[in-house]
Amino acid sequence: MARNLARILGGCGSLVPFMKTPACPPRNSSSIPPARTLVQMLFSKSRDFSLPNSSWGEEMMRLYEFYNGQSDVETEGEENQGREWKRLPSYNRSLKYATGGVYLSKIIQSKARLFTRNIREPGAAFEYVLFINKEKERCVCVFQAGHLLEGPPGHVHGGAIATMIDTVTGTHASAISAPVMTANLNIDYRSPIPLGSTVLIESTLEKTEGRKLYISCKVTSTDGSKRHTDATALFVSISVAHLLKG
Ligand SMILES: CCCCCCCCCCCCCC(=O)SCCNC(=O)CCNC(=O)[C@H](O)C(C)(C)COP(=O)(O)OP(=O)(O)OC[C@H]1O[C@@H](n2cnc3c(N)ncnc32)[C@H](O)[C@@H]1OP(=O)(O)O
Repeated sequence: MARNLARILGGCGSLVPFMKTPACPPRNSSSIPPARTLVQMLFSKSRDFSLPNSSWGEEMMRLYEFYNGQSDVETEGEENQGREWKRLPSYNRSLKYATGGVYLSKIIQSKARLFTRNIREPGAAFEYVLFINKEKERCVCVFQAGHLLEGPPGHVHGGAIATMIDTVTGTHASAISAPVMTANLNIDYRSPIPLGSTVLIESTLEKTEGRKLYISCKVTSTDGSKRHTDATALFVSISVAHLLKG
């Protein structure tokens, strides 16, 4: 059975989730993953990192429950409940299914992990969950910054903040028009974020112009009283071929 699956799937390029399917790559045996890998791909259940874990503090849980309570829960065969928000699941691999990559080595392909989801210890780095407004004009992220993200003593590294802003605005842009790439990111750091704290990252679609999506973003304390960071980002909608050409 595994050999049959390999034959069927090996014949048809990339299965990258959320991307438009590219043209089938030329058929050659080296592009067909071993049968065992295919079986693992099909039957292993991926962990959804946006669900609560034991490291989530009180504030992280409170806000998760607040937005989750206003979100549609996707259940097979059931209609949407018409709520305003939707929680976006988050996995640590997108290359898992990318059998069509022309420049990716097998090692890179099997070991690649999403930057923000690659630290095993719960709570050590990026703990976050994103909710998108159904009309897609807004995204909100509840982010708890772990101890490995230190920059200035006791506070979050600016690069980690930039990473989260890119992730939130990038996920927002992808939900509107996948796949996209960040073309420009401008950040004003206004007040430091204490390590271990939970903050809100809000992303708003300002306008679209052809392939370009202009998004603004702010990072605030959870009660909104403190502005930590402001940003603007430009995303450009691309073809899958753009990613594959390297
Ligand atoms: C639900 C979804 C789940 C998703 C989960 C995801 C989770 C993770 C999310 C994490 C997310 C992480 C995301 C990441 O980390 S993405 C990684 C970081 N970004 C990159 O590496 C991008 C590198 N750059 C490029 O590949 C190309 O330059 C791109 C693709 C951007 C455009 O090259 P392309 O050949 O395609 O297009 P074009 O050159 O004809 O330009 C097109 C238009 O854009 C305008 N333009 C271009 N650049 C700029 C600029 N700098 N400022 C102002 N404007 C700019 C340009 O003038 C033109 O305008 P117009 O003449 O048409 O008016």
